[in-house]
Amino acid sequence: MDSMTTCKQTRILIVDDDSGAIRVLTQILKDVGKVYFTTDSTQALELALSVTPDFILLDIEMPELNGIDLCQRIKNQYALSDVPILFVTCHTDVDTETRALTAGAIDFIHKSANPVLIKTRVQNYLALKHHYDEQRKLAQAVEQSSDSIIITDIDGNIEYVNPMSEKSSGYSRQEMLGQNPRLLASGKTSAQAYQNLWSALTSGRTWRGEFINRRKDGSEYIERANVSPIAQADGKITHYLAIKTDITDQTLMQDEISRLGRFDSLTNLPNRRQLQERLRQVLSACSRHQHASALLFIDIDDFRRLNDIYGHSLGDKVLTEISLRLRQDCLRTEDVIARLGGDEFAVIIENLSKDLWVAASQAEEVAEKILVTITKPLVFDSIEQHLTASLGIYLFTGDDLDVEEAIKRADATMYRAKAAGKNCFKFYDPQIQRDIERRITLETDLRRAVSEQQLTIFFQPQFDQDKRLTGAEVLLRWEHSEQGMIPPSEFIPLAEEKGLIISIGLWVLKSACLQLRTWNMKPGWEQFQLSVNISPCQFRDKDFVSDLRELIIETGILPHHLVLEITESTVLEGVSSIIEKMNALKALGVRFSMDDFGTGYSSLSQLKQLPLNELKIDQSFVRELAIDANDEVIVRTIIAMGQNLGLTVIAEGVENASQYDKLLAQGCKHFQGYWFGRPLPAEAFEHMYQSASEYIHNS
Ligand SMILES: Nc1nc2c(ncn2[C@@H]2O[C@@H]3COP(=O)(O)O[C@H]4[C@@H](O)[C@H](n5cnc6c(=O)[nH]c(N)nc65)O[C@@H]4COP(=O)(O)O[C@H]3[C@H]2O)c(=O)[nH]1
Repeated sequence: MDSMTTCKQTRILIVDDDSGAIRVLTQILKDVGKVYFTTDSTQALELALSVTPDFILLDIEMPELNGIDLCQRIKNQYALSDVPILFVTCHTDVDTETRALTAGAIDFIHKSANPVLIKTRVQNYLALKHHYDEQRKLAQAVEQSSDSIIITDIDGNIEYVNPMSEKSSGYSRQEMLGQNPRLLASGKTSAQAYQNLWSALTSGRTWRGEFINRRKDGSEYIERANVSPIAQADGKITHYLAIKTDITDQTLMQDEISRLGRFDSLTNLPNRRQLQERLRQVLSACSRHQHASALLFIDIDDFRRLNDIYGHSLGDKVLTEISLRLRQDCLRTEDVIARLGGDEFAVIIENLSKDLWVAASQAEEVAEKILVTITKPLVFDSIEQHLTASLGIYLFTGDDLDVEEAIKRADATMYRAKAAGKNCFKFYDPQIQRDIERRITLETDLRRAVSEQQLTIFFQPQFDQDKRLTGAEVLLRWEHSEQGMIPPSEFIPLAEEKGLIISIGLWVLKSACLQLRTWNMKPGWEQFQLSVNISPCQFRDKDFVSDLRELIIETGILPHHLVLEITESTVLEGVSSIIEKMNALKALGVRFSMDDFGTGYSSLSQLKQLPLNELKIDQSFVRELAIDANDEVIVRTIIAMGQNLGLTVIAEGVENASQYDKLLAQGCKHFQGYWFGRPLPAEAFEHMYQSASEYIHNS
């Protein structure tokens, strides 16, 4: 017998009206457990309830309450219903025995039975009860577990689910029994996880991992699971056991904690830590691709004063609104904006140009937008706020730079902007800063130059192969009051960038037309023509055709004496709409020249579609003509191509006789360049070529 049966806690109750019988039984069972007894069957139930015995021996024939009735009463008590009852009786008839068993007794034994037999039987029943108690405890633990427990057979059919499984999945026990656990699959648990699960189970090991499951109502939940094979004594696997804990809340909490660690709680923008992470990535991407990127530090001017006067809650509203405006009005979705704390924001602008000067003007554009956005009035609690900001811009290409250093530089630059009077931006690089400042001044000056008529046009003569003057190219000049002559290569890109080129270009056209009319009225100058440069954005302007039509009517020029010089970049985007526009202009009578030809990427097929009259060989090919054999081939090809297409070919930048001779030898018939004449103001031009009027081409 096992130790349990001899354990002191085992309590045995004997009920018999015969005290002699009690004595005998007590003697037999004293080693099995502590024996309690009574001869009064009417007291027995009460005694049993207080003792809660592990085993009861009952006599059948007793006065007042017989053993069978007592047995029923005991069985009716919840606390005693599992206690095994053995009848010890003199009865041997089947009827009494049947009634005894029906009343709930486990067995009966004759009073005269051998003591060893009685003792052994009691011990066996106690062992059985112990086993049953253990099983029940286990079953209760599984049923009441706060983990979901699922048992499947070897084919994966569910044989058991505990109440927690029903609760967390939303499926009832009936709905799950017989099903495969994939009933709960959401499709989001990785295939790798399932592979690992089955490889562990088939080799008899436990798998630990996570499932992303789907409840009956469709919602998803995450379970941390231990899935183990259940093996028989011989090692044969008969079942699988899954014990799972719902960790959805825990995961969400972890996500939230990690989100809080990376985002600013007020504005929901990335915080300093995330900015550092992103900056690290951007720096290494910059080193790889050699693109420039910019880090902008933005600090709201005098924000502390606003906080002190109106309180932090208004301050918070202002910061939230500013973060929204920056995101929506100033930045592309791929730009990173972070709040570093207080009134400090930072922006990373990626993938700027490889050319640092172009990158600087791209960053400048964003900085300007930011300044404008922040100065727009904010109204909170009926109070209108007018804010400004100071910006520090650090441009980088990723070479030899760490995150902290980049941050330090942008930060220090922002303080320079503050020191310079706030509401402005500064670049870290002093050379870029100087260039930007010059461009900013230049822009202001250019606007003034337009209104104060500081702009003027010069004319550079064009000749044919017989050195007869055929016309001139109109070239814009800006005589700055302090800086003297500013070259068009400097101010025309600025005018294009700032949208000033439309009005400037129109002014050039008008001045050119007026001059053309004057000259065409002079004897000998009737066929003289003027070429005017047209910027791509000027050409694309929706009013360009109508403006030119009005000019032609207003000035009364002969439109075929006006040549519009466009570049290959004008026709780069949307060829069909460009052709349409060129045809509309052609209908007015004007002619077209393709300027700087050979430097762009126009294909022959594209060229053939354009209603051109002239090709202008770029001066870079002419310059090297005597030195570079390649350029000679290019020039020859352009001339042949132009002639095949029925176009006039003019070479620009002819600086000496040898270039002229070579061009002439290759069939070029029109020329422009310093060797023939430099650009001159109208009066000087007229004076210079008055005497040469007989050379004016009259074809
Ligand atoms: N080295 C050398 N240079 C010569 C020679 N002959 C002429 N040039 C210069 O070459 C440029 C020719 O003009 P472009 O290619 O249309 O190039 C022009 C044109 O793209 C632009 N531009 C000038 N005026 C206007 C204008 O009214 N509107 C527009 N949109 N662009 C203009 O500015 C560019 C530069 O103009 P400029 O400085 O006047 O420079 C002019 C002219 O002075 C030569 O023999 N040697």
